[in-house]
Amino acid sequence: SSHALRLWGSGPSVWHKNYPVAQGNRQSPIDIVPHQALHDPSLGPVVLNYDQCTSMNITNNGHSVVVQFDDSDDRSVIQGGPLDNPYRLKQFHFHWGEKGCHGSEHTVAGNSYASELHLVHWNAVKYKTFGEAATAPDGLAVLGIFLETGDDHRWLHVITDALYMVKFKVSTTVNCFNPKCLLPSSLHYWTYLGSLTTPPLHESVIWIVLREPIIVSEKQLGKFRMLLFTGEEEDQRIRMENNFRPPQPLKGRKVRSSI
Ligand SMILES: NS(=O)(=O)c1cc(F)ccc1F
Ligand SMILES: [Zn+2]
Repeated sequence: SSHALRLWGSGPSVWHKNYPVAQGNRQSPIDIVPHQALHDPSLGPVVLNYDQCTSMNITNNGHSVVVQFDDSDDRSVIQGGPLDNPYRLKQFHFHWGEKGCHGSEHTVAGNSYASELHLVHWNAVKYKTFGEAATAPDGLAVLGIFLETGDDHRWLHVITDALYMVKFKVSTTVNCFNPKCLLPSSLHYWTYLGSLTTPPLHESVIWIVLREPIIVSEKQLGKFRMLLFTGEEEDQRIRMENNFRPPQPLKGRKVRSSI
């Protein structure tokens, strides 16, 4: 929408003009340096209890493709790890580049992955709505999963085969998609306090980034790149790619590892 484009301007380097928190002390993403992460033995495993049928629709919202969930109860939650409460699954979405060598938001020792999946959850124990949680320091928990190119991912097809239906900024139904099928085999993670990576950049996210990437094919990734930022009615056809924010200053934060 032109409103968002005006506020978001020409990208991350100008966001601070409309969103001064962009230069805050807990901004995301960051570069994760494994050897500098603190192994914290008190960090338990992350537990994902996702119900089979809470997915609702897939939407091209003009800056990513988002699968929304019914978050009216605690059927699909993440808990454990660094979290004091269960956090309700609200949506998941992706960030990607125009080529395989860039696209993830977090980097690991300076290395980018081709894409990054974000599973967004909110603290429905302490806050009444997602909107309220999104402005609270412990309001959101986002599980980040890196995507690396290689063989076909058999379950990601459910999403990538639906993308042609949301080429423009529209929405279509997706029923009974359980994102548990998008997890890697190991749930070892890094965790730190950060923010949303797109405006309004609220500093409300407990980040849990999995160390092990999932493998998807170049063909599957290519289907993300044919999405458009623009709507069908607009004459320009701007391909949706490079929708990732670069790493932000750590500002003294500690990254802990479960590993
Ligand atoms: N990329 S993100 O997971 O930090 C994110 C999640 C939201 F729900 C809204 C905005 C965001 F930027
Ligand atoms: Zn994201």
